[in-house]
Amino acid sequence: IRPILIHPDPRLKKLCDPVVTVDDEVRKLADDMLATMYDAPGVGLAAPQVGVLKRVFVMDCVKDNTAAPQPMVLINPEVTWTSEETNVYEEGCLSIPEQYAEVTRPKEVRMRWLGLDGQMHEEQFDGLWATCAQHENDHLNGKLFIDYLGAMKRSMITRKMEKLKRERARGVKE
Ligand SMILES: O=C(O)C[C@@H](Cc1ccccc1)[C@H](O)SCc1ccccc1
Ligand SMILES: [Zn+2]
Repeated sequence: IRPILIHPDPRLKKLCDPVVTVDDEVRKLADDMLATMYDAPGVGLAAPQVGVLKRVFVMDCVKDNTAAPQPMVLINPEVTWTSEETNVYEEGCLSIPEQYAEVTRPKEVRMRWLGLDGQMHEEQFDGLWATCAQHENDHLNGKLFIDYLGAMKRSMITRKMEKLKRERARGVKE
């Protein structure tokens, strides 16, 4: 489990670098990211959220934990198609704790990525998987869900996070 960076943090705004080879370090990163995601808990997590500016994200959007978990590791992911139809989802972010806002995104998305097995994969996502995949892919481009909000709401959320970080630094209980 690795610490999750909290907004505002310059590393969350960076364009992440592609992975060149799927080596043991990348495999270890993916394991750590999945452990961190499940512990949070969350349904997705991107490498920059744990301070690694690489194009890797993990997700497991299986709704209820009665169904078998479906961990996915996407390396150098690309969006190859998005539906015209959109839907609205009240999003959150593990790097922006306790803040939620409605974000409109394409309802379905098709992505292509390099898997831990070194093979290329391509899949179409809908539902929460589609929302999550787009949310995570944005992280790899330094984009946060609050960037889709108006300036007023975004600055209010940023100020709340700055306060939270001051309190955490002083060890004040939240
Ligand atoms: O911060 C992250 O990237 C992880 C988010 C991913 C996410 C955000 C909005 C919509 C879908 C996925 C965390 O999973 S937020 C926690 C969460 C848990 C269950 C359902 C939705 C969000
Ligand atoms: Zn996020």
